[in-house]
Amino acid sequence: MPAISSNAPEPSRTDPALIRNFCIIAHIDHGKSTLADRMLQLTGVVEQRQMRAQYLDRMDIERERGITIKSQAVRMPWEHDGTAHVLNMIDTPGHVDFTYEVSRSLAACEGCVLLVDAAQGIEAQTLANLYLAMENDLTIIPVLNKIDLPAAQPEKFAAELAHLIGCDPGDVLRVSAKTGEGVETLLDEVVRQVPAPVGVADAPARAMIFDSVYDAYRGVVTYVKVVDGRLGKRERIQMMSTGATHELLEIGVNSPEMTPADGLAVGEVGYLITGVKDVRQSKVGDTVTQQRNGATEPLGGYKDPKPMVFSGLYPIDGSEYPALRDALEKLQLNDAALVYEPETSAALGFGFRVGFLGLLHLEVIRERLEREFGLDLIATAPNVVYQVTMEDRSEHTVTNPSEFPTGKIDEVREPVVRATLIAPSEFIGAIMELCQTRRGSMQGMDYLSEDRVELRYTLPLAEIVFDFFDALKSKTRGYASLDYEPVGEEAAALVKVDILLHGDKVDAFSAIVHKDKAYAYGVKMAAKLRELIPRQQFEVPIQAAIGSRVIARETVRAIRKDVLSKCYGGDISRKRKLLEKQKEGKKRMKMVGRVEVPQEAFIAALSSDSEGGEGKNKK
Ligand SMILES: Nc1nc2c(ncn2[C@@H]2O[C@H](COP(=O)(O)OP(=O)(O)OP(=O)(O)O)[C@@H](O)[C@H]2O)c(=O)[nH]1
Repeated sequence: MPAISSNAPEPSRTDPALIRNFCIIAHIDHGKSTLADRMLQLTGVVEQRQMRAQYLDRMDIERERGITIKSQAVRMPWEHDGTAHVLNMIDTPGHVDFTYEVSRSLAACEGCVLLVDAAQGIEAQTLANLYLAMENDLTIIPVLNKIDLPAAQPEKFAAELAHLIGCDPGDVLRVSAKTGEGVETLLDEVVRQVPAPVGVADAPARAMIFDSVYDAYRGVVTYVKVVDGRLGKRERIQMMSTGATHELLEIGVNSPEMTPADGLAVGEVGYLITGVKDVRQSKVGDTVTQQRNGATEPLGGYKDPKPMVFSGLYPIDGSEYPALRDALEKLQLNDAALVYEPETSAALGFGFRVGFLGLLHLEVIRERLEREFGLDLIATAPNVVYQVTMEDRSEHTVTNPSEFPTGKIDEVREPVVRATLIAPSEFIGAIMELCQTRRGSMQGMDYLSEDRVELRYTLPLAEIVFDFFDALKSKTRGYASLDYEPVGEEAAALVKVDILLHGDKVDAFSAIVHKDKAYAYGVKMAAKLRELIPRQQFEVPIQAAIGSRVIARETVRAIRKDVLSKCYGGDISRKRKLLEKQKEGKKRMKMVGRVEVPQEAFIAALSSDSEGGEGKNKK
C-alpha cells in the first residue's frame, strides 16, 4: 500500500499555506481521467509499473462488488521551488444531472484545471462546468490536452479558450496527458496560481461534505474539506442539518488508498467513517462539526436534491415486485437523490413511481436494476413535475399524468431549462428548427471561432427529456453538444390526453402534452395500440380524449375465436384440453374493463423503439 510519500507533511500538521485544492473540469472524453492518472504517476503516489495494473484491478473490484470505490479526492505531494506542497485533486461528477454535486465538489476547491481537447475545442459541458467554477470564485487554469494528436489545432483552440475566459492565448497551457508532456509544468502552475485555503485554525470545526459513497464493508465513506478548526480521530461529530451525532471511527486521507490519520486540519481534504449505513445520513452539502463545543453556523447553503423526472418502473414478471423493492432500497443507500413510492397501474400491475435528477440518472438506475439485480423492467415514458393551480386556488403537484386533477384548472406550470448548444456553424439552421419544434425560445448566439457557434435557448424540460439529445445528434451528424440547467417554471397550455379502450382509461398511456401536440399524440398512440391489441369477440374502440372530448379514434374489429370449431365429433377430453390451453394463455392477459390485452402489447406500445423516425439514436 503506497504510504503518503515521505516528503509530504502529515495530515493535520500541514500548514494551510502549503495546501492546494483543485479539480479538473472537462467535457466528456477530453482526457480528465488520463490526466489524473498522469498526475498520480508524476507525483509518485502511484508507481509507474503499477499504474496500469492498479487501475484495472480497481475497476474489477468495483464491478464485482457493485460499488464505487474510486477515490473522490487524492492527496499528492509536490515539490515546488524546493518546498514540499500538498495537492488535493478532487473528482467532480461530470454530468448536468448532478450539477448540485458538481458545485459542492467545486466549493471544496480554490482552483480548477479547465481541460479542453486540442482537436475538438470547447464543448457544451466545458461551458457548463466553467460557469459553475466561476460561480464558486475558483482560479481557472486553462489547459489544452492531446497536443500530440495530428489533428490538434492548439493555436485555434487556445484563442477560443482565451477569448472565453478573458486571458492571453499564451497563458493557455498545452499538455498531452497521454505522453505526459507539459504535465509537470501544469503541476507547478497549480502551486503557483491556485490560492491556498484560508480558515480559522482555533475555531470550532466546520467541514463541508462534498461527497458520500456507500461501501458494502465499511458503510458510508464521507468526503470532507475542513474549512475551520480541526476534526480528530475518535471524536463525536454532529451533522448540522439534522443534528444527528456519530462517533468518528476513522479519519484519514486518500493517497490514493485510504490512509488513516490523527485528524484533519484547516484546508485539508479527506474522509470520515462513522459506521452509518445510509448516505442520506451524510448528505452532500451538509456541514460537520464536533458535538462538544461545536460550531453554530453551518457553511454555505445546503439543498436536498430535487427529482426532476419521474417514471413508473414495473417488473415484467409481477412476482419480481418484492425483488424490485429490495433493489431500489439497496440503490438508495448509495444515492440520496433517488426517491420512489409504490404505485399500481391497471395495465402494468404493481410497481414504483421513481424520481430522478434527470434522464441520465434514470438510465443509470434502470440499467443497474436490470444488470446488477437481474430484473426485467418496463418503464413508462418519463415525465416532469407539473404544478397545477385550480380556479379555487388549490395547488397540486403532479408527478404522474394519470393523477392530473380534474375540474376547473386555472394554470399549469412546467419546469424550464436554459440549454447551451455548441456545434459547427453549418448546423445552425437544423438546430434552430429542432428547438423551434420543441417550443424553445432563443436567448442568444455567439461565435466561439469563425466556424463554431454557441446557441442559447430556454426550453421546457419535458421537451428535452424524451429524445431531444438523439434528435440533435442525428441532425448534426453527432457534432453538437448539449448542456442544460433548470431555471424555474413557466405556465404553458398543457392538457392531459387519456387513451381509452372500450371506454376505459389505460392509466399507463395518459400523458400531459402541449395542446398543439395533443392531437398528434392521440393519433399516434391509438394507431399503435390498434396494431398491438388482438381482436376480441366484440368490437373495441380505441380513443384518445382530452377530458370528455374524443380527439382520435381507431377500432379493433370483432372476431369470434372458437377453439372448438375444429372438434366436430365428440371427443370430450380433447375439447377439455383445448379449453385448458386457452385458459393458460389468458393468464398473461390484462383486463382493461372488458378488453383482454396481452402485457406484451403494453410493453411494445411504451417502448420508444417502435417509434422510428428522427428520434432514434444514430450515434
Ligand atoms: N492522443 C491522446 N489521447 C488522449 C490524451 N488524453 C486522453 N486521451 C484519450 O482520450 C480518450 C478519453 O480520455 P479519458 O481520460 O477517458 O477522458 P475523460 O475526460 O476522463 O472521459 P470520461 O471519464 O468519459 O469523462 C481516451 O481514449 C484517452 O486515451 C492525450 O493527451 N493524447
